[in-house]
Amino acid sequence: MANIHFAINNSALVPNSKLLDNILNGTHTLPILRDKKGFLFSYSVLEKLMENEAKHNTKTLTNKQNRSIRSLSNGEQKKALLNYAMLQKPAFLILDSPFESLDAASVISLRKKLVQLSSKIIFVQIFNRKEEILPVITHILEIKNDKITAQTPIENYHFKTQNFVFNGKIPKSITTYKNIKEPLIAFKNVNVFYDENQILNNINWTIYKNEFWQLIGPNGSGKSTILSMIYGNNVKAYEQDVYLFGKKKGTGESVWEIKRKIGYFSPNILELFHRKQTVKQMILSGFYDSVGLYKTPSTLQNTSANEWINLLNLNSDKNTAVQNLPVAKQRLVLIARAIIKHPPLLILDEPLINLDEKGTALVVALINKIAKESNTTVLFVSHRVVKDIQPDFTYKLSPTKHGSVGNVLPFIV
Ligand SMILES: Nc1ncnc2c1ncn2[C@@H]1O[C@H](COP(=O)(O)OP(=O)(O)OP(=O)(O)O)[C@@H](O)[C@H]1O
Repeated sequence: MANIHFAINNSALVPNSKLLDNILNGTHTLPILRDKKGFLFSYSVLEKLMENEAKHNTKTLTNKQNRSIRSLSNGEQKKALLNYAMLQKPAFLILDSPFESLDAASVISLRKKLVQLSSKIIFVQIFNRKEEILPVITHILEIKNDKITAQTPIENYHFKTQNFVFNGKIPKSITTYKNIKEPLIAFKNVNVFYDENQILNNINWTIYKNEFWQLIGPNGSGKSTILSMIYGNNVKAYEQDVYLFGKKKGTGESVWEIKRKIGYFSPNILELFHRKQTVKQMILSGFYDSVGLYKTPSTLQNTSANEWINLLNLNSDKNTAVQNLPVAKQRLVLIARAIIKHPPLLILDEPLINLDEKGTALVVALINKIAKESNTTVLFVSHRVVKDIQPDFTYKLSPTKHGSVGNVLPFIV
């Protein structure tokens, strides 16, 4: 007999929701899962297992392989977690955004595996976008105040489609950058190896002022490696012809000087902030590139932060801790933090991960707006094609046996 399977819209969950814990420990109103053993298939569980592996030098998830779980691609990590989960013989699996950060090929492979398992186990899938929902899902769980209030057969569930526009212009720059040399970034015949594995194969890529680029490539194709050569301290950059703001990396400018000219966003950035920051403090900290606000901002800086808050419709959240906001609003705030100084280069590393359709529409609208209305060069990085993003160019990484090759596509893919 076909199983019943459930899905929950991630946007129905409150910040710091306890719902998934409660489903696991039996504090819920779903009779079919009562007194049954569950397993949480989530990024946070994967992260904990990886930490334990690293700490105790064990191989819980990859006991048949020699490689540590950290060195595997996102797709391989999720497969390993699924195998591990099934060994625990649970009666149900909570799949918390299982396809997030996976490229198309890894999504297909994981979907197939889950569909195969669906006759043996009950799923509770947390989804962000309608197209992620597994074909075997039969009911959507309605949530109110962190509790399950109803089960709607999926054919009766009303999915909302979203479009969004921010009213008003983005606030003007109050920071000046002198003598920014072009090209902003140049990779010349760049080859990167980790041990004997070639990761990047002869990368040639030049980025100029005021361009809007999308960097796209499947899991493990080398996107993070490229970003770490630009923004981070990846030693591979010093061995290669990588030029930032007209200078060869490693010949003069310190990492700090380079970072001053770059605004950076990654979904993980919030984890660096150990103390709670209000929306306004967080946006203002972008002027100082600091993790927290330790200086008294000028009147001009205060005005600029207020203008961003206004544009993003966050007035009523101004004094709320960013950590307590829904994830889409957190993204808006962190992107505003990264752009507030109007740096020559803005790097947005996977800003759409874990967002539902409404959240995606909000963040996409903001990114397109920044690219259009500012003189900042935008580098948007994504493992999947995002249909509404409007870059001028796409740099696509395609894996081969000898590392990824790169191609410039002069159109949206
Ligand atoms: N420090 C390292 N040591 C060994 N291998 C590494 C190291 N860093 C990255 N790799 C390998 O390099 C390849 C490219 O990884 P990278 O993280 O740059 O890809 P990505 O495109 O960002 O992937 P994802 O979309 O999964 O984040 C992967 O096969 C990865 O396992």
